[in-house]
Amino acid sequence: MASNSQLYDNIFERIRAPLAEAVDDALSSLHQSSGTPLLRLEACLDQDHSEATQGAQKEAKRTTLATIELSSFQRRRGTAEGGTDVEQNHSDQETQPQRPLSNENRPVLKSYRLKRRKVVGGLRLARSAPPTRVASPERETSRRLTSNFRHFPKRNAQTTIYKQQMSPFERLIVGIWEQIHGTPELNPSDWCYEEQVQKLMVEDPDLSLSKGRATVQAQACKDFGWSLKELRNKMAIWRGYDSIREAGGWVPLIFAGMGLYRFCKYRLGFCPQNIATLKRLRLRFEVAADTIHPEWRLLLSIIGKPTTRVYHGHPCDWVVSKDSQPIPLADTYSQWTPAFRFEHLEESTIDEQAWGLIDPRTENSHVQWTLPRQFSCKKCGSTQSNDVSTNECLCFPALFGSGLRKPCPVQVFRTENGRNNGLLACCPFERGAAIGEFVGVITQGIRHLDVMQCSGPAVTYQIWQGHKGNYTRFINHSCQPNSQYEPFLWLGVQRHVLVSKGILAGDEITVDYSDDYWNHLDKECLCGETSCRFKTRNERIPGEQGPTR
Ligand SMILES: C[S@@+](CC[C@H](N)C(=O)[O-])C[C@H]1O[C@@H](n2cnc3c(N)ncnc32)[C@H](O)[C@@H]1O
Repeated sequence: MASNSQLYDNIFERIRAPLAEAVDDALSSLHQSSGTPLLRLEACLDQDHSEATQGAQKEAKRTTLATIELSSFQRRRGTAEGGTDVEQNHSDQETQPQRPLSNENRPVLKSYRLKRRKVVGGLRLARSAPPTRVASPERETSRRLTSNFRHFPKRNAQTTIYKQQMSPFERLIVGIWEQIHGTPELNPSDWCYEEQVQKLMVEDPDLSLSKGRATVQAQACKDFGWSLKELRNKMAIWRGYDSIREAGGWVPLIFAGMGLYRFCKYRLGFCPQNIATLKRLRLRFEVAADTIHPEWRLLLSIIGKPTTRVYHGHPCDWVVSKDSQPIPLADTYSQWTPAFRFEHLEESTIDEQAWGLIDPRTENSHVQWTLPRQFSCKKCGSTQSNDVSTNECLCFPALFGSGLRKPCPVQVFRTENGRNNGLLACCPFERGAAIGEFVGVITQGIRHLDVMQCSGPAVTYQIWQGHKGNYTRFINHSCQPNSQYEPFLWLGVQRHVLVSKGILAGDEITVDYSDDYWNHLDKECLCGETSCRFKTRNERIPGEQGPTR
């Protein structure tokens, strides 16, 4: 029913203007005293366009739709412009005497032509007059049934707006319904693509596989009522989604950005190498999704898939690797520390045994400030504040002054050359971007353990990450590092910010631990750089300082 009324609305819309013009012109050429002008609307359904049969078809299908007295139309138009619904005055038509259309009436029709969009309702077909009043010879003799033209739902001038008001999801659903009702029957059970191709190739052994496929695709388009482009787009999207899920699991489909549809539709980068990369990333995606968005798997219940979370805890509680399953962080230290535990910190904590209530990172750590203080950045000179609305310092917006901090896109991974764990970049970090802050326990007096030695604004102190800290704890040394630590004062407190020198997604994040670090260590550097400064440790003369930069 809905599609019929749409069809009628469309037909009505298309004939409105030409009809108005034709009537207008005809009335202009009519003599004043020619009596009551009647407008008879006829239509014919032409099933066959061939010239030979056209005349006959028209005769056979001709239908009288309505007969309209134009004098009554003129009378009702006046009312409509006065603001009353035209249809409400329909009863007048039968009681009032019919008047010939005078010249003074005609400009109203002209004005319709010029301003037809403004006139409410425009030229409407009047409810057809009772057959006794305006006799149609054909109707009397032929007794043909006609469709109930009078009871069309009125055309809604807002049809297009209604469409625009639909949400994308509503449009998707309506589109699906339209397709279901609009396309010819799909019977894939009788239609097996590869079978059809094989059949064709058996019939014609000279036919190449690609030609066979093209022929079957063309046939499919005909059967299913799609254009070749439509079919190819659909095939690409189906195949694309399927390949991504098969290689990368559900996470890429659920967390994919807007590019997924385009990626599948245009088959951007669907090569075996990329599919292999997706396969390798599968479990890494799951670790991140499970630990950052613990509820994500519940979405899978919609499609009846298991929803049990696999990876619990903090994102850095799991060590990922290229070819094997993620392993719990603690297991990767058990050979040195059997009950290894690592506490993940957002902010450094002060070791009170070492510093009491003093924060050695501040300028005047022993001064008790009672009044609120204003801080300006030593790098850019702008006002610093934790309040987003008043902060002006944008030196490291991902870490300071921007309000909400997002989880850093990094993962702890298992190195393959004996350095135990390392830190991987999941996304690129452009040169100058902050990766994170070196967070740990603010202490002093640590010896023989990996520790950051800091020169604060007033005193020296140490930051130790052995059992407490953040992801920077897992960053290895390289003699050609792709990041470096920079001291930065935020609200008068010294921080050590890890700044990228330009890092690609998938790169290991490295820093230079400094010559001082290596010179006090009897260890070989395994950074693997050709310019490595500390790889031949045992050839060095005892007491000699390592090469300096
Ligand atoms: C701050 S931790 C870095 C994370 C460490 N790989 C882990 O698994 O915990 C520093 C330790 O990593 C190892 N390391 C880091 N960089 C190295 C390198 N270039 N060569 C050899 N060992 C390295 C050393 O054992 C060093 O004591």
